[in-house]
Amino acid sequence: MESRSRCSVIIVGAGVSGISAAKVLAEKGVDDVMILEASDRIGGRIRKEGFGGVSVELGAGWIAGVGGKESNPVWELARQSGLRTCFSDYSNARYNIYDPRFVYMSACLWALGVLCYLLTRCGGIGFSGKIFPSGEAADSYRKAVESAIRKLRAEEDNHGGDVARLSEPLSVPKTPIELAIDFILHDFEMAEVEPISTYVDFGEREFLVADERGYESLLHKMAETFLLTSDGEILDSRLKLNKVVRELQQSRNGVTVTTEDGCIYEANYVILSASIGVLQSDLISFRPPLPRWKTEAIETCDVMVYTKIFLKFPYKFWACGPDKEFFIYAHERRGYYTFWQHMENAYPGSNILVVTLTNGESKRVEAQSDQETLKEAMEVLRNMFGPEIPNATDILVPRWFNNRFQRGSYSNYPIYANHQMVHDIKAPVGRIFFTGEHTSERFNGYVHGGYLAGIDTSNALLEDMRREKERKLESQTFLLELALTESLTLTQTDAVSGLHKCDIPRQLFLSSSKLGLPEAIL
Ligand SMILES: Cc1cc2nc3c(=O)[nH]c(=O)nc-3n(C[C@H](O)[C@H](O)[C@H](O)COP(=O)(O)OP(=O)(O)OC[C@H]3O[C@@H](n4cnc5c(N)ncnc54)[C@H](O)[C@@H]3O)c2cc1C
Repeated sequence: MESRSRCSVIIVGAGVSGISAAKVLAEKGVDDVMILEASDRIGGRIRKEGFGGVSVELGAGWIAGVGGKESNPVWELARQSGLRTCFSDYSNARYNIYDPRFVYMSACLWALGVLCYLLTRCGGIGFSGKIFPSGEAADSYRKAVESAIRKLRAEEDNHGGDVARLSEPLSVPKTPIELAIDFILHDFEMAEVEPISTYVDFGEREFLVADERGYESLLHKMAETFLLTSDGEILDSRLKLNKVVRELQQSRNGVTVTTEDGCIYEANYVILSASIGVLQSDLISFRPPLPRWKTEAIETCDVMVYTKIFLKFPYKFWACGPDKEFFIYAHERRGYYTFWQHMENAYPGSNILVVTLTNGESKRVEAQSDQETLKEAMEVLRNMFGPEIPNATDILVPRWFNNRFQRGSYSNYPIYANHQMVHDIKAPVGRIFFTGEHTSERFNGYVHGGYLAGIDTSNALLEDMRREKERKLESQTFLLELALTESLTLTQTDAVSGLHKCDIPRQLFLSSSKLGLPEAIL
């Protein structure tokens, strides 16, 4: 067990917001900072893993918001690091919608012989299943967008209340293609309230990180500027991994932090960067408890679960043209293995497919074995591409919802969220400052949101520290002046003999502490 030591600031969490917050403090000369991270690595929801011979991103994968009038700060970091990225063009996804009815046709093909199978196997010729005609897809898409816009407006007007009481009822998606488009619109394209600040400020382009060093290398690069490293490894004792913070107890003068392994740390301030999902859970307790305005704001924020499942194949059986990176499976169950991506643009020859699930489907899949998930995914792929496609040789299923240090993928403010709600989520409580992507009013949910939030929170804390210092100086000056006046009076009246001038401020302090003046003035 470590003995208690006091530092200026403890940062809880070493994701992008925690690291950017620490960097700002170090740049401003506050370097007696300690970072306590629950897991065994830095990065948080930015995390790469070796899979199928390449590096895949289990968490954030894209730098979203590029090409606009202002430059996205994360794009700038990526450029400085020479991070390899490739442009993602989602615009064609809606025209690559696979018809599930194709399964019957495939079965016939299968029965017809092995020719198709051999062609596919030998050359990866790009045998593909039946895609809905673009007219039909475009029509369904237009209808879905109109309906979505009406729904959003209605929700906004009703503050998230009952939209069922509208004069004109909203059309409910029924057919597989309508369900697929509804899913893409609501869980991807229109998951945020328009206008989306990221696109307005930084541009509408998105770049997929395709670098063996991983997205997380940007964080390592940042950490290297203020932490001791050797051969790219962080060796600085100010970063403590595997330290799960369980309690934050604050007094007027500081915060005591207790970790799961029984260690106790003390600091003047804490910056807490744990996700909104963690704040909604009971992982960290607060003494005294957080005020009601704070807990209510935290509870109001939704948590989105977003799961990218990676599948490795012995060879390609999907189409690989520039407009085919994303494709959609239309199933009668909404969100059921709907959104697919091949990784040939990022890593040519990797033979990897990614399918993205969200919310309910993510939670369902997280709760089952990877083998069951593999079986389901293969069935869907066979519905799209025919029964002859090979089995995946490997599968990777991240579990962001069941990870007690995340409890979801990112924050999603309800449509009726107002400035006050975000303000309350972000506002400090005493000596505990809050940061993380969920505290970013304009860019919540994104890496750049976390990065900018860390900078914002540290600047707010530095301002608080400056004010506290000023207050102390003022009260010291006040006490000194008081002491001098009293000393003058005492000398004049000769009331006390043998009392040195330099004793007076200390004596005054001893009695003043009872009056509630800060102890630290000594
Ligand atoms: C699957 C997925 C896909 C995404 N895709 C994108 C994308 O393409 N583009 C994009 O811009 N963004 C994306 N995001 C969002 C982006 O990853 C996050 O917004 C960002 O990384 C959040 O950073 P953060 O510092 O706020 O939080 P985190 O990264 O969660 O950092 C918080 C840290 O606190 C630690 N912690 C938690 N509890 C404790 C505790 N009790 N004690 C100590 N430490 C604790 C955690 O382990 C973690 O390391 C995605 C996220 C996910 C999960």
